[in-house]
Amino acid sequence: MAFFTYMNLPILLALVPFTAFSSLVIYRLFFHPLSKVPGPKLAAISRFYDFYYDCIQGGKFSFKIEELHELYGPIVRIGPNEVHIQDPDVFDEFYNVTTRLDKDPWYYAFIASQDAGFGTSNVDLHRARRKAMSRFFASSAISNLESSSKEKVLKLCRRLQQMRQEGKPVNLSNAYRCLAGDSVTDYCLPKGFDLLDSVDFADDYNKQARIISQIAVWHRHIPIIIPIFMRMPRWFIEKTSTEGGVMAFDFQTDLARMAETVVKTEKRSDRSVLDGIVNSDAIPESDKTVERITQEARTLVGAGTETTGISLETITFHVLSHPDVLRKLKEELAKAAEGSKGVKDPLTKYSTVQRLSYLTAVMNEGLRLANSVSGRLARVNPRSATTYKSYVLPPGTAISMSIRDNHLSESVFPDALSFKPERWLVTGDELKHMEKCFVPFGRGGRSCIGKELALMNLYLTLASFFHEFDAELFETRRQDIEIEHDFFSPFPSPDSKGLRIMLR
Ligand code: HEM
Repeated sequence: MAFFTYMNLPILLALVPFTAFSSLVIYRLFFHPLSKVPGPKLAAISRFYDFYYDCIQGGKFSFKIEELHELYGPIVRIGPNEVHIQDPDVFDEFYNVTTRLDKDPWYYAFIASQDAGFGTSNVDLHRARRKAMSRFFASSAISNLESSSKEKVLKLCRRLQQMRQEGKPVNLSNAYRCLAGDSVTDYCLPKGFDLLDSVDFADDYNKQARIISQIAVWHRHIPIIIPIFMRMPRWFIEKTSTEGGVMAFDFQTDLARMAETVVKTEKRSDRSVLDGIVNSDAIPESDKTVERITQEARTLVGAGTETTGISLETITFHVLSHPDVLRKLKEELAKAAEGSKGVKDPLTKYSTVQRLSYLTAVMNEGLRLANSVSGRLARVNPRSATTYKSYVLPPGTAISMSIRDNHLSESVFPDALSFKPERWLVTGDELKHMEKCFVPFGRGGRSCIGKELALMNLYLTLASFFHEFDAELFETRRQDIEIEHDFFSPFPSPDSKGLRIMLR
């Protein structure tokens, strides 16, 4: 008998993981509290479903989720412990200041900055970390930044005027990212990047955003990728990686160096957001380490650059593709400039351009289509159960919604894929319903802290650009600026050369 058992030991040992795995599969499919939520069985069993679409296919899970909603309805189980809801009317129920949801730590691990304000999961810890920098992003602080924004917009215009004389096409995607990058780095870091000064509008630098974002999606599933990448010697990266990979590495190293300077400086100023965070009483000393401040730097620069760049490029593309819209916008801008006769650069005055109703409609419509945050906003309520329709989602369930779903909803925005600024020129309930579902900056306690800065940059840049220049698209199609891959930020096909224009 003992001999029989001994001979079968390897088989028995092999059976242990098999039995454990089968039990887990059976549990997740039939006994898990989410087992009644519709969705594909493979997604209910394992995160590999998500991994396949996001890593192997390259940022395609968001589109798969959209397909699943068409098949299963407004709520779908997209992971063993995660549901996705597509229902613009309930967005506010999940994303507000009172429900106190945490960010799902598994999902947000992609930024490798779970101690930055952006990446902090716990709602209370996040509140303190956000408070440490919120005074820098309040409306009053942003109005003090107006002259600095104006200076950057004028610098962009000067560069564009030179290029107009040369008669060469301009890569406006890069130019806009330089403007956005300079605005964020100048304000948040001890020293700005001065990207607008670079000869080719920092073409290589801008490419690294895509590489970092793609690596980040892998990091979510295999959370050692970014630390390994950052611990490698530079020569090794140079030998094994693309130019963009080396730039991504250098960029992260620079941010860490700046954070170290801020933390270790004895007589610190209060000029930059990073300095302000370290000076703040809202957080304990343990939150003022070089590592955590590096994470704040990384997320602030990451969150503020691509988003603003994508929004500017989307709005400009659509305006240039719609001659009627272009004409009306130019008329409104010319009238505003005429009305401020005697004022130098009148369209760089925020209070003037902010009031322009057609420009505002154009911006809303562009932000609706840009969906600069394309990833799902995954939240968890660890404290209590959540109800959606007839489903009770137990505490700890990851619940996510996507801004894209709100903005492309046909019931809220008929003919949703078309660019129609006029849809915003209505009043009453129709406008109220659109505004309720229009969430480019998210909503609630985790909404965009940089919203006011972003809006000021959008208004000033678009007003100056469209007033000053006559431009036409150069070899740019809609797919060159539109999402094909979701790496939390939207990216077009890798072949895209971005938004290119000829200036007249
Ligand atoms: C048009 C431009 C922008 C758009 C559309 C945008 C959109 C968003 C959205 C949707 C979120 C919520 C993300 C989530 O729930 O995971 C967010 C968060 C955030 N954004 Fe922005 N953003 C823009 C510009 C900026 C700028 C200029 C900054 C400034 C540095 C910034 C800094 C942040 C930060 C730090 C967070 C995290 C806030 C927190 O969790 O407390 N963003 N943004």
